[in-house]
Amino acid sequence: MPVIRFDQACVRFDEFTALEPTTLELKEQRIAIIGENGGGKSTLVRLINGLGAPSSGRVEFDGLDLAKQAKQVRKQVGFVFSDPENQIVMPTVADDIAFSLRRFKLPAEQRKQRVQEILRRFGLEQLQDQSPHVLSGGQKHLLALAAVLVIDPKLIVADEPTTLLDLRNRDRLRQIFSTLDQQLIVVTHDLEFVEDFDRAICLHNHRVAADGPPKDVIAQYKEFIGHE
Ligand SMILES: Nc1ncnc2c1ncn2[C@@H]1O[C@H](COP(=O)(O)OP(=O)(O)OP(=O)(O)O)[C@@H](O)[C@H]1O
Repeated sequence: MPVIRFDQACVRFDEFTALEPTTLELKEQRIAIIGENGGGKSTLVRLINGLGAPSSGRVEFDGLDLAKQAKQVRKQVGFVFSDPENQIVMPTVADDIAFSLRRFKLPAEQRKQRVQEILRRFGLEQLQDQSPHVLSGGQKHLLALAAVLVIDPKLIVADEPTTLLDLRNRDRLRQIFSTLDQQLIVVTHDLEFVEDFDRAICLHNHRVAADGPPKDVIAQYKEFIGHE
């Protein structure tokens, strides 16, 4: 698994601190980031592929310093945003997935095969010639994930991937995630979804307030917010 290191990484917007100085080493396969709204979860994960920069401190992905080598890191890290609309770039579902492969000089036949394989895995074959913009919110989310997975990244970061999914697609996603060989970091409020992950980190008041096995961290999170 890749190793992600945060060394006193801190994010400030003027006087406001979105993430207090944070030191972490992430090397487990499946890691959940949970916690209150506005606690700093998205801010933290955006540092991993250089979408955000620390105001002070450092972040490294597998020995690569994000401040200097973000481009190299982005080739290895797939990021799925909470609003999948941001990721749609092509006129059809199949083309949108194929677009992710543009940097990999694959023969056309092989590219087509990879796209078909991933369409099948995500149950999107029937929709492949549709415009992505007519898909439902949940289907768009699956498409965004498919477009990330098709490049076979070393790490997948997903920011609230289950928010728009119905039960069937949530189960499908759970199943897909459980069969992935890659490292996975998921920001979520869906606590049940990450119960069996290898590690959970709870951000509270813009700092890591709990870190460990998901069951323990979820229990601590509930205590922080006074949830019965
Ligand atoms: N570009 C920005 N400028 C100013 N403040 C920002 C910016 N980005 C984030 N923030 C603030 O930083 C804080 C942390 O935001 P973040 O999106 O990381 O929270 P979160 O834990 O992901 O929340 P949620 O569960 O609601 O998605 C919030 O108060 C947010 O308003």
